[in-house]
Amino acid sequence: MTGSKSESNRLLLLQSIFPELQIENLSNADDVKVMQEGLKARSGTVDIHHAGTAMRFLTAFFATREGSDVTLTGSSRMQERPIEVLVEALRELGADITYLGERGYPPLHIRGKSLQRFRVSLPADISSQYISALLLVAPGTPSGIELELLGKITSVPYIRMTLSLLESLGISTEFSGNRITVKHAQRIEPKTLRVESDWSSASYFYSIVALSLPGTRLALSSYRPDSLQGDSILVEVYKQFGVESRFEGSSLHLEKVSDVPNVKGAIPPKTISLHLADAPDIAQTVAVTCFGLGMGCKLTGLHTLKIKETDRLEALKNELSKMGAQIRVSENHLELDPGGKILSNKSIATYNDHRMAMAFAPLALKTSLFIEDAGVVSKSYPDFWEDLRKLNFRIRKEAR
Ligand SMILES: O=C(O)C1=C[C@@H](OP(=O)(O)O)[C@@H](O)[C@H](O)C1
Ligand SMILES: C=C(OP(=O)(O)O)C(=O)O
Repeated sequence: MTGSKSESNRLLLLQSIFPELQIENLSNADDVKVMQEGLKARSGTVDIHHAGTAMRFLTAFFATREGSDVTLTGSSRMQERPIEVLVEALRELGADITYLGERGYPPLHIRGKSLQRFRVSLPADISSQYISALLLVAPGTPSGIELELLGKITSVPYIRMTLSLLESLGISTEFSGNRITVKHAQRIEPKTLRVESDWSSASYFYSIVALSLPGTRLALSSYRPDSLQGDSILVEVYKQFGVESRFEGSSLHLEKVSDVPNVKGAIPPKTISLHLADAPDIAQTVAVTCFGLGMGCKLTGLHTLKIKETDRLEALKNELSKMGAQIRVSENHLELDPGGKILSNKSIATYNDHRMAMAFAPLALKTSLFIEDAGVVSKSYPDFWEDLRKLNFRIRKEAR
């Protein structure tokens, strides 16, 4: 499995500030490649395509790098993904950033400066990436950064991951209540950090095992029980679908140990409820697993899904309905009725969203389906289809 894109993009930025850092098992995702390229630029236009973390992290990076003069842009979808909270916070700290298009959205023109202020308040309920971006550049600023987070903090494990990585480089941080402080650091001790494999990518294999017969087993490489990634909550979530997880060395073993209530069985299909504000990237996987098992679900805490690669709530509603599901969505939640019949030979649109393609793929265990624009997976997991072939999925390329 490829390395975590979240850990990779954080460590790449930190390596640009502290060249003493060495990184192992970097992800081969497109989002990580654009980050690597972006970090080399000091002038001209940097295009980060669909990569949200690269957009947010590089905004803070260029803003704090004296001498850089960069236009930072992305795909047309990226130009619809809000960035005002981060830009405003950086401006308050003294940064020079202007909008080249619509206010609050990329593209941005950034002139790097040494930030003279160190304390700022910002809303924390839209995207944690704004917060991580500020925390990552903080050790390289003259006085560090102190944040006051306003509102309900979303995607918290991603903030904790950022702080843990800073701490593991010996940088002093504190997160207490709604305040986070990261101290300035002149240099770090030479250090090699190994990126754990990506847990969001593991979710598709959890789904495959959940949709398979009892006794089905699968092993995934380079995972650890003490993960920094919030999506490792999969271990608990998939117990409800009869999947047991076991760590052996650095391998993660998944096994389908029991069958869950099934539409054909005597037990009525059940509905599960989950709050996913801390693990938004597994919402699509979980919804599709439930549908494949004939289970219902009520997923809450999904307010960030509307501003990701696509409006994921609408995308899920459209494509699961196409497959036969009864599903309703609001601004922040999704409700799938149990017992939906799974229709065959449907063509699933993926909306430039890697997770739409990967979340629907496991349904091939239940029916045949066509996935449009299958190459989208490269955003986070370029080898996805190859890895499914290794599991004996029959995958055919078709021109339509
Ligand atoms: O910091 C990160 O690496 C990420 C944070 C999350 O975004 P939000 O904080 O916008 O929910 C997540 O969805 C994204 O895939 C990666
Ligand atoms: C939301 C995602 O990515 P980003 O925000 O970094 O584009 C994702 O990978 O699911």
